[in-house]
Amino acid sequence: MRTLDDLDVKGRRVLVRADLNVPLDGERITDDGRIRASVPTIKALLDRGAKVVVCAHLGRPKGKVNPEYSLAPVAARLGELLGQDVAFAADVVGESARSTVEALQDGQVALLENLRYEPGEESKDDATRGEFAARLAGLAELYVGDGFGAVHRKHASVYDVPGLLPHAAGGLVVAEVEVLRKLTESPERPYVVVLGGAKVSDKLGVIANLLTKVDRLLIGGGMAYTFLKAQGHEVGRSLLQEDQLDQVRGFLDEAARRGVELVLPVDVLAAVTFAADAEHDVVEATAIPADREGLDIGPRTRELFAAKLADARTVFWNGPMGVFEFEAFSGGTRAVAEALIAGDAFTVVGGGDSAAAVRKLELPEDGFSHISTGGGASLEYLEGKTLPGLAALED
Ligand SMILES: Nc1ncnc2c1ncn2[C@@H]1O[C@H](COP(=O)(O)OP(=O)(O)OP(=O)(O)O)[C@@H](O)[C@H]1O
Ligand SMILES: O=C(O)[C@H](O)COP(=O)(O)O
Repeated sequence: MRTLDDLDVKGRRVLVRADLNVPLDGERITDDGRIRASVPTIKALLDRGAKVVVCAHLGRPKGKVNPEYSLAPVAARLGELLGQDVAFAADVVGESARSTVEALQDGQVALLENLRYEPGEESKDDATRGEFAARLAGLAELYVGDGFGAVHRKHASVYDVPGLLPHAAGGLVVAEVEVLRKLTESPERPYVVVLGGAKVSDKLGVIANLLTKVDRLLIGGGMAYTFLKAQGHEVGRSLLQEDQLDQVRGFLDEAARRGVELVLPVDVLAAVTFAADAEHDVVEATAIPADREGLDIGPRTRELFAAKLADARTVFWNGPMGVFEFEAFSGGTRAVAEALIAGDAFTVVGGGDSAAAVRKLELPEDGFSHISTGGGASLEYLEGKTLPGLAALED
């Protein structure tokens, strides 16, 4: 992959695809980790006299304008971190984007509105995506791919635009790939992957492949309930991917056949409702009451997971063990993080919310070997897949 050093950016308009998908509480950014991680590349381009046009997505507005997902608060925070104004375009490729970009002087930066307001960004139809990509590419002369967290998406801004403009990988993408490559080459064993979080349907798919690579797979968070249900247990109103139960039964069989230890929760915190102050009890993972939802792993599971991490030499962790945003349901996530910090394995934590959890729980970031900005992206990289956003940056 070409890097920033291979591009002559002075006086030129450079489109930077960043991952600025940060957690928000209304308009308040609750963790700015991904914005901070994007700053060095943007700053390097500005210092070299480029006119920088940043584009990114926020959440999943599904091709429609929805003010809840506006990047405006992100523009303000990016400006604070850069120490200079960030011009914010009120649309993605419309009149506002064009005039904002045209007004840029060398060393100035603009942020476009949420890419996912445009149906072309995520379209499965190549022509529709290509048409939007051409409009986006028309705003700039060069392209820099730096949104590591989104490189697994075959989206216009990630996959198609680099085909239309001279391009390079940004420093964040280069650094992330370098660390993750270590995990794919010859990980020291035992190699343990811990999976949790809420993007269950997305991430169940990676398990088939991971079973061929790891020694142990610990499953917590919203991911666990589809496994418990597949084993025939009641999971009440917990997060569940009904349509993937057969696939999950296949994973359970495959793990047994391969001798991969697949470790599931033995107890959970079952709440009456999804709320910070929800009434809840510790229940057996095999007997969640029908009117309850599991919002965290229970105390025996915390101990079990810590024991299964104690002798690990390599660990990749994606996805919180519970709804860590609510104090009462953050214990499982804290326990896994503390077990990783206590051990001496090579530890990589990946994902927007997983990294945010480490910071929210005030755990030392240097307790981990690497904190990646990509969750789904890292997992798919570890599977050994060709990721669209990386393939597009190769020559
Ligand atoms: N039992 C659960 N029920 C519902 N939500 C859960 C549960 N456990 C964890 N979560 C939620 O999972 C979310 C994070 O999941 P997600 O899969 O997005 O992880 P991530 O680290 O952000 O990875 P990525 O970068 O791929 O998005 C958190 O907001 C957390 O509240
Ligand atoms: O949060 C992430 O993992 C990335 O920003 C990608 O978001 P997505 O899962 O909505 O494509």
